[in-house]
Amino acid sequence: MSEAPPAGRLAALMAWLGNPRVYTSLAALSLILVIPIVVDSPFIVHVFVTICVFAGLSTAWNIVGGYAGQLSLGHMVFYGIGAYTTALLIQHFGLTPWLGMWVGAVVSVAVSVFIGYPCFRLRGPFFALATIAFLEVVRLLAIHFHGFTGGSAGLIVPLKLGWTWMIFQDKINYLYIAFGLLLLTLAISYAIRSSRLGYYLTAVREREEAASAAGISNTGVKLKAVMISAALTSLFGSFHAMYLTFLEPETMFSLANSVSIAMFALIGGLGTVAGPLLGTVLVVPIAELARGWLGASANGLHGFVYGVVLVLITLTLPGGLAGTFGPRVTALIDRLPGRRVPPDREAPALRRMEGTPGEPVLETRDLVMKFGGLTATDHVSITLRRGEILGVIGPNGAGKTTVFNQISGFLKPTSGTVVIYDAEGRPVTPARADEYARLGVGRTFQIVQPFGKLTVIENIMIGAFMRHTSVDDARAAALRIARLVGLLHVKDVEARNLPIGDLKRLEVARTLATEPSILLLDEVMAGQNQTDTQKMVELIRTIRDTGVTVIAIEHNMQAIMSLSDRIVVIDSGKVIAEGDPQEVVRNRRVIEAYLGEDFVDAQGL
Ligand SMILES: Nc1ncnc2c1ncn2[C@@H]1O[C@H](COP(=O)(O)OP(=O)(O)OP(=O)(O)O)[C@@H](O)[C@H]1O
Repeated sequence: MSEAPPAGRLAALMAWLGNPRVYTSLAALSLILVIPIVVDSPFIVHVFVTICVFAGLSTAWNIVGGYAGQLSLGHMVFYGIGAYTTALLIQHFGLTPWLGMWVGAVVSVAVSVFIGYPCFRLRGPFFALATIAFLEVVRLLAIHFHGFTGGSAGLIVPLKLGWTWMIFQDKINYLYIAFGLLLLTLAISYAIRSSRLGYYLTAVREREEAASAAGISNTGVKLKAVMISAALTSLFGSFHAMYLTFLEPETMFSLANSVSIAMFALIGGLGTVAGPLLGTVLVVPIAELARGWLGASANGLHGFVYGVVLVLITLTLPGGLAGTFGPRVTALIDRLPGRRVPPDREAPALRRMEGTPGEPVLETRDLVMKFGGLTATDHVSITLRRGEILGVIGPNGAGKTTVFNQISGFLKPTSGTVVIYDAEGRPVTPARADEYARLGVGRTFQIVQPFGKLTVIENIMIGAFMRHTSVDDARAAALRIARLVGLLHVKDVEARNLPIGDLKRLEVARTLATEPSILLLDEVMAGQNQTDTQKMVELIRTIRDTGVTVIAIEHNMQAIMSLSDRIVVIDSGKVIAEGDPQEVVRNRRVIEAYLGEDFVDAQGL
């Protein structure tokens, strides 16, 4: 890409600054700097430095706890690592903290991968407990290796004054640095929120299975989030060590502070950019002022203040401050002069799939799936050919969805193999569901799996991100698909508010947005009325006409018979018939499976 000329860049910057959301945010943020400068009291400067540090820590935590929905309660481990690394590098190597803090960040990132990789396989409270356990282990190590860390007695940062050593007599300098770090953290948090990674984190937080079907590696995106979060947390730890000039394991690896930063985000609005800052601004000054006025007699009072505010907010404003008031405030700000909404751009027609019609694109070889004593699929061997629509029918509980789960990587067969032929015709057996998706196997779920808090268009974008990294391109592709499936009129409605018919279409839309070469449809006509069923049949034909191969499970016999080129019938986990629709409906075993032996005998079939 060619670089924009300086005049062009200046114009773009001015346009950005002219956006009311940008200039009001910058004006509000600047108060954090302006108030203490105007008041000019060391105590007020201290309060604002504390606000910057905790707002930054909470914003960094929110990337993991809010965006990715992973309740880490041991996050101060990265703060402590940053603090100790920086202090020890000054003490032993005379390295300036400006460099030491980046070394600390690198160490924290490494530790975050070490902790995150095993912990992200745990769910809910187990994940939270594991993060606390890691925090405790590192705290005990810091106490144990006292020769190195100073142990419980603590470590004093060498007191060398000046910008090189980040130690000042005038406290206002600390505020400049803390404010700069806060701006950096907010900018990164905002960039993540409005990028592909942000959408992916939301998808993973809401529904891991649907995220995998959209080609997202759940562990991969969570690891990215924790690595960024750890680095930022560590930078604040390094800075705070220079500010406090004294480190001891109890405060550097503090569980109470880990809980506090999570609480600030919860109060301000979990998963929002401004929430952690708002939560901190609301709570920290009350606690700090009470401590300042009441002195030693108020020890522990801050915990009480945090608790009271948290209870009040969760009872009255479940979405936190930003979650509850954010949309209204944003609507007001948007009325200020300067806002320009970019026009919707729609991507051109669907991509045509290449390849020779009729060649195998997917094969299952003797698929067996056992659930305890139950054999759900019993030596199922199917070949799917390029460009066809293959219907899969069978009575309830026959094993159809289990076959789908195996050919999309959601279940590992007990025995047998699934082979996909890639773009070059090579046979491949991917290991995970997201790899199947990236190889071109797109699937819908029988029980719809929408990302409820995202709008229709954002749901489709989650699929589109697999082929488009930029938000604008993904949105254009999603708009094109929304029009194709008939969801354009509800594009800005949150998915949780859609009726079942639209949800079924959304399932197809999100999958279609991944541009699959093989499309697995699991009962997409269930719950649809006659007109919608007809529309779905036409849609599936249109999709096939772009070269996509379709395999569809369906109970609506009329629809699947008219749609399919070939039908496979499964009963009690076995393939009992295969052929063109007319042949299959006359098959004795098929009639027997659906209507029973007595019916077959009575009809003399
Ligand atoms: N994860 C699981 N654990 C245990 N049993 C399962 C699991 N998944 C499916 N089964 C069982 O395997 C059998 C086949 O189920 P499956 O959902 O594949 O049938 P189906 O043909 O898709 O049925 P339907 O048409 O009602 O959706 C059923 O008896 C079901 O209860």
